[in-house]
Amino acid sequence: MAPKLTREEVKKHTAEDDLWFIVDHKVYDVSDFIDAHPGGSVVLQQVAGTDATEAFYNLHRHEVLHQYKSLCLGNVEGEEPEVIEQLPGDLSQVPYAEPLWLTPQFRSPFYSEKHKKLQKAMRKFVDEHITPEAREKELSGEYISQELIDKMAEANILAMRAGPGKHMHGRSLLGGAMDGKDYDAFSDLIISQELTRHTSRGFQDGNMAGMTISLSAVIAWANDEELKNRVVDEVLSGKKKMCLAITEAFAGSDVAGLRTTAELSEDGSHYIVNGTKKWITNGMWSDYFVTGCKTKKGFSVLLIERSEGVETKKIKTAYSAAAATTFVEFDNVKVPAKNLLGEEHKGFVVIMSNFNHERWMMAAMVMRWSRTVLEECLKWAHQRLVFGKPLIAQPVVRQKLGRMIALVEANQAWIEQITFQMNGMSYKEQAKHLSGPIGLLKTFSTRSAHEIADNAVNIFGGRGVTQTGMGRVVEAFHRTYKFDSILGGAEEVMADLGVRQAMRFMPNAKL
Ligand code: HEM
Repeated sequence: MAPKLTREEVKKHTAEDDLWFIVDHKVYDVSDFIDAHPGGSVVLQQVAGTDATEAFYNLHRHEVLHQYKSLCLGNVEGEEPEVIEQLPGDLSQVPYAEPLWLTPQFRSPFYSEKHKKLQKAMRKFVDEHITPEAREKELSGEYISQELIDKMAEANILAMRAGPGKHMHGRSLLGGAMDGKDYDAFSDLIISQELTRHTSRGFQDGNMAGMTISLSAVIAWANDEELKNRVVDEVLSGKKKMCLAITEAFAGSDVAGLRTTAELSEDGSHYIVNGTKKWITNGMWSDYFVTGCKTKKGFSVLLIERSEGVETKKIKTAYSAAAATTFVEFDNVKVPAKNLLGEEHKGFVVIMSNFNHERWMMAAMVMRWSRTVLEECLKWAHQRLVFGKPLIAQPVVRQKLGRMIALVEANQAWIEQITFQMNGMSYKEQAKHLSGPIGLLKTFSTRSAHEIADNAVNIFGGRGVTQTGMGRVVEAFHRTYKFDSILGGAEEVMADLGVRQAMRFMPNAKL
């Protein structure tokens, strides 16, 4: 008969080949594990027969116990575990780990019950389907699977990522969590923020980010209805993929300096495109490229289908290859004239208005990831013991946490204000009134991320620069937050845009 799992019984199992200890009121038999334990066998022998809870949480994430749950014999008799089990879809109970509107004791004027339902369904989907693949692909550098794309298409997540609009009508979202016609800017904010919670930044871009920032231009600016409907259908059903191809080795934020050319044929039936594009997210697997080109009298945007003369090569960056950052070459590529988006030579407005949603989304995502990093820091400061007390007992650590909380909350409050304006404005009005505030918000969110990453690494110490174990999230954030401060427009350019936009509305006021 198996012995009863009492604390007295645990004390008897201290031999190398018969080694038990307790973690969070559960008994673990690690006799067959000590040689495989990544932290070595000696440390386990040191805690044999004891309650090793404090030592365990000083060094491991709770998830480790899930990975090795086969070592668990059961609860200590008459005792119940105290550490909270986070199930797929659950909200975090850590203070400030969720935006205020998801914190039970607070209220918000911006979100309805429909939004809450959408958030819950999306979190569950991310926890169950996206996070496991994101973690795996972030490490291997492989691209997103067609299986996951198909699941997201079926749940209409691909459609939601293109933002609110007519393409959402008639769709049932996440198995009935929301009707597509109710999908508004706040729903978009929810989806964008929930999507970052797997914290794998390379995979985050690999997860159809190219589509998110390019399909919107087709929806808003395609001149040919048949072409538009076909591309929207193919892309939102996950059958075809697309990306935005603007930046070049010659010019990044300086869109006017681009050198890719598009020459209209004499009969006006097609363009011939020549040039290169650099840092194109998802380019490796894209079937369509929304491409910025120089035309005779200005700048134009073309929807280019992968065809003869289009070549793609992978670029190595600081985050994982799962993002498929690409160098694209167009060598005499023939593009039908009907693939022009917006007006010829007036592509600037196409790109600039499209940037709004991209930049707003990037800000939404980086501030949500910053919040997750804050949660990691709060948990770590609470459980890590130094100089005989928890890290949180040090005033200097509380100062850092206080600053991080202020930054995260300020960002969220600002984006909610802007999102509220988006809900009531046409695409054109948004371009006029919101590109400045969105540019400033993006700069603020990435400057905040800079400070948060810096503080988080100091709080985590060596683990903050270690890719596995406790510091995993903080290390990844510190290595990759910079992407957001550059992609979609560099911080300085964004700040400049914000001020220049404001000056357009400046009255002749004097001191
Ligand atoms: C069932 C119980 C345990 C399991 C399944 C386990 C598993 C692991 C794993 C997977 C790691 C790799 C790092 C990570 O991913 O977090 C690790 C590291 C480590 N473990 Fe354990 N462990 C257990 C209990 C313990 C206990 C009780 C101690 C100490 C008293 C301990 C000491 C260590 C140390 C010192 C490291 C290295 C930590 C580092 O590099 O920061 N482990 N353990």
